[in-house]
Amino acid sequence: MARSLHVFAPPSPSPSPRLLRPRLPSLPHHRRLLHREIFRASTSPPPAPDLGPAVLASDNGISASSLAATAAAAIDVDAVTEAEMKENGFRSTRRTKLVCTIGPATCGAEQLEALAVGGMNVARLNMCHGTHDWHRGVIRQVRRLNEEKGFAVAVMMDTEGSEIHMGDLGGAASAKAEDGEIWTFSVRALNSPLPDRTIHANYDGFTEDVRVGDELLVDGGMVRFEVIEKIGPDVKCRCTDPGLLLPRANLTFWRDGSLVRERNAMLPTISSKDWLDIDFGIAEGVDFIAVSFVKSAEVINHLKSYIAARSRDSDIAVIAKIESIDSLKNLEEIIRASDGAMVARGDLGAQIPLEQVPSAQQKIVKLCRQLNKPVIVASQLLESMIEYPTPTRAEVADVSEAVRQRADALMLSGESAMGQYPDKALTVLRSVSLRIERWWREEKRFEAMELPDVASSFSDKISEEICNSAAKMANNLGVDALFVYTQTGHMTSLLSRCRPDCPIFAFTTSTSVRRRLNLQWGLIPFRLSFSDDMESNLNRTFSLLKARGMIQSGDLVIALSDMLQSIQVMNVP
Ligand SMILES: Nc1ncnc2c1ncn2[C@@H]1O[C@H](COP(=O)(O)OP(=O)(O)OP(=O)(O)O)[C@@H](O)[C@H]1O
Ligand SMILES: CC(=O)C(=O)O
Ligand SMILES: [K+]
Ligand SMILES: [Mg+2]
Repeated sequence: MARSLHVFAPPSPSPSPRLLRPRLPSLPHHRRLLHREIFRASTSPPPAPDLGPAVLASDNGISASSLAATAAAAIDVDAVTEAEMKENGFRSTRRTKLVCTIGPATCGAEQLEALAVGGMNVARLNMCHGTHDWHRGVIRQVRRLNEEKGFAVAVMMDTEGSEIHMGDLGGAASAKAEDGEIWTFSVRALNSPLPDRTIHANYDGFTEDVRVGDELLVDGGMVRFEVIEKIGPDVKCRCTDPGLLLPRANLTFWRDGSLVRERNAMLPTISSKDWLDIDFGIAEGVDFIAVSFVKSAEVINHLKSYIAARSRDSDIAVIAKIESIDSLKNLEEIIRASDGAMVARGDLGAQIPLEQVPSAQQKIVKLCRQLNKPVIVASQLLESMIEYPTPTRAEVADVSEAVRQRADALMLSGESAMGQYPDKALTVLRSVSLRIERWWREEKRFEAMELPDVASSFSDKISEEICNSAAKMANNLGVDALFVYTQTGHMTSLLSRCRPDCPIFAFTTSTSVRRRLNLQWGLIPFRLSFSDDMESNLNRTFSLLKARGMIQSGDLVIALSDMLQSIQVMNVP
């Protein structure tokens, strides 16, 4: 069937039979513009506003170090966001944030840069794959691009967890299992090359846990086997649903229509290998650690105190991945304990019936927002784009639904890690987000969700009331932007939680807080040094932003401050 979708970037030439589909127009103009703007933003200093002692240098004869000092003393904003703001006006900046899993298709400097230019806010590294050297290379490359090109891409490490999975197929990229074939799943340490039709299972208790007659699902059902015989460390299985086996694919087994949770349910959430990975992540200064297969709040609390002890002033945020039956059971306490959550639909769909995944997603997204935690919707958003340059209608509808639910972020998995069209997949997420968000503005569809109190102190309660009121005022008055000055980022997330109808300019003194705010809905994070004199902060910010063409005289702004717990409504002078 021919597929086409006109809003997206064009497919690259390919000999596939799908070429019957109509050709799309060439590279959209805005994409080229974006490149040019970024080039400018990253290679020349911003026009110097007539403000502050460090911005007096003239255009000629400035040394690189004084330029850097100028930028540091002035204001830092992600070069991509700045370019988007200049191009489309800041009112239509994208509210939904984008996470890309980095893998062999995207680990090079050029590919990472292309993703950053395409709107990647967070780069995710899955510790199920790759060596520490490989991950270190990617993290450092991302940091280098941030410094050299003015991006603000944050890094998320995702733990392997104690899931049961297959080995790496002895180096083969994949293996085909045909209907009726007999395969052996073994807990033996196998040497490569592996014997024919033999797969290693990483969990020692595997052979004891499974029973003859059980159904074995690879990757939640991409391939199915029936257990026919157990012989010592080997389990013989007959393939009942043929398909492609991929290295380290996830394994679950089912009995009488439900997931079997024997001793594998007792496996630790954070394995000894995960602790080594976490030490590595702390040492490399990742911004987020996403914990796979969380079962209870306890493990989140444990990890958070470990991080606090290991790195005193660390800003590493802990994200709970909701992908198991236990995590659904203990959902509220897990989310309360975490700094955010991920709806990890891949494994979730292997643990609960598929038709329950959408309602679970909706419930998790809503609860996270109520509890003031950012939430990522992940897995198979654009699965077909691993192979094809355009998405299916169903995928576009799924992405739209996640945006419509006002999730903080959308994530690419295999599409960006090992797919053929990582940039195009990212473009689809970006275009669909922008389209739905524009539709809200056109239709004046404000979100008035009942938001429960989350404050734990009277001071927090004041901040919360200020944010709720400010968001409501912003919608009712039709203001152009909310400005929030924050040390910790707390008040910015309270504001983001209200999902107001205008962008939120978040000013923070800390580079790491700025990167972390990248995951939250509607926030445009800036790094800026400021004092507790709001009058002077505002004047300074207005001049800096005006000089860079990001706001104009007359724009209506509501300004909030964390430190002063203040709220002001004013026109940009
Ligand atoms: N660092 C990497 N090296 C090689 N391949 C990778 C890497 N990261 C991801 N991939 C490939 O991309 C696919 C999808 O990646 P992703 O990390 O989203 O897997 P997942 O199975 O959805 O996540 P999880 O393992 O956390 O459940 C993987 O199955 C793997 O083939
Ligand atoms: C992202 C992930 O871990 C999952 O979907 O299973
Ligand atoms: K993982
Ligand atoms: Mg998973």
